[in-house]
Amino acid sequence: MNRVHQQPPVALTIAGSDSGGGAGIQADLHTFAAHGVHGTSVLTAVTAQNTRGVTAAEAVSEELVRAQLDAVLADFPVAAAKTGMLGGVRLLELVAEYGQDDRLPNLVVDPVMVTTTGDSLYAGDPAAYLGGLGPLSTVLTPNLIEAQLLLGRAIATVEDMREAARALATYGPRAVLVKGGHLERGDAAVDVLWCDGQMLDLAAPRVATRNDHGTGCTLASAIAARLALGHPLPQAVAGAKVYVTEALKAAADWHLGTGPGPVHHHHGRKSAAL
Ligand SMILES: Nc1ncnc2c1ncn2[C@@H]1O[C@H](COP(=O)(O)OP(=O)(O)OP(=O)(O)O)[C@@H](O)[C@H]1O
Ligand SMILES: Cc1ncc(COP(=O)(O)O)c(N)n1
Repeated sequence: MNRVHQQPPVALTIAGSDSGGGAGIQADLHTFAAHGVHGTSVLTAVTAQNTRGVTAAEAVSEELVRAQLDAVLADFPVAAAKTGMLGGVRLLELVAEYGQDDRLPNLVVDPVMVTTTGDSLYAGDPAAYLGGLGPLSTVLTPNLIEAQLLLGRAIATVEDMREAARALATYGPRAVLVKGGHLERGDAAVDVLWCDGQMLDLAAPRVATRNDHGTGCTLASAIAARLALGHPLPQAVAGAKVYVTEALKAAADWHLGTGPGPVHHHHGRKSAAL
């Protein structure tokens, strides 16, 4: 047996738990593992959730979030980090405190506010995201609804998405990816990336599936994993989009739960049980 394995880079997810395993910290750790990246995690909230929705949620205390961050950052060479559900302004500000002085390098900020099933995962002023984490973000990844909440204006077309990305970039992130998964139009799933002063449209074939739970978490984690692996930012985002499209395709026929189910994070790999 070949016992020589290269040491993996380390990524960190700061997110909530999804008991259904399709989104949140579970999706993030799957995605890191699928990329050959060692995943560390800081749990911000526990949700009781399945493919039909969220039935309960409780925030982890600030003290415990702080202790998790201290434990991970004191001992692991974190090469990239990702935030998901932060629940409210207090944890957002706490994470921003740790983001100072480049302690959370290559920071991907997914401003999780509402789930696909319509449940709210953020209580607070959306603008706090831009003030608190905007300038610390390597890339900010709002979906259509989140971009609308952040900017307080309607976004209905790809051109609106481009304008939104430009407007969000004025708050300080190096790049903004406005995701168009919820723009139910045409055969393509189009996201727009504003990065280093350039606009890029990232289009993928729209997969005919109801299993799209956790695609936003998966995309943001795949970007963080690729940044940890040393990919340049635009390539990390474009590669992550291809990974999500393949994960959607591979799970299109799954029936895990009666609502929108998870995607296949390990589509590229054989089972370890083989
Ligand atoms: N049916 C689909 N086919 C192909 N790509 C898709 C599909 N649905 C979503 N995507 C892609 O998945 C990624 C996540 O997009 P989306 O806009 O759904 O984010 P999100 O709302 O944060 O995700 P989530 O559903 O986890 O909340 C984007 O790259 C988007 O284009
Ligand atoms: C803990 C947690 N974090 C994030 C999401 C967003 O994912 P989705 O919108 O696909 O439900 C979620 N449902 N649960």
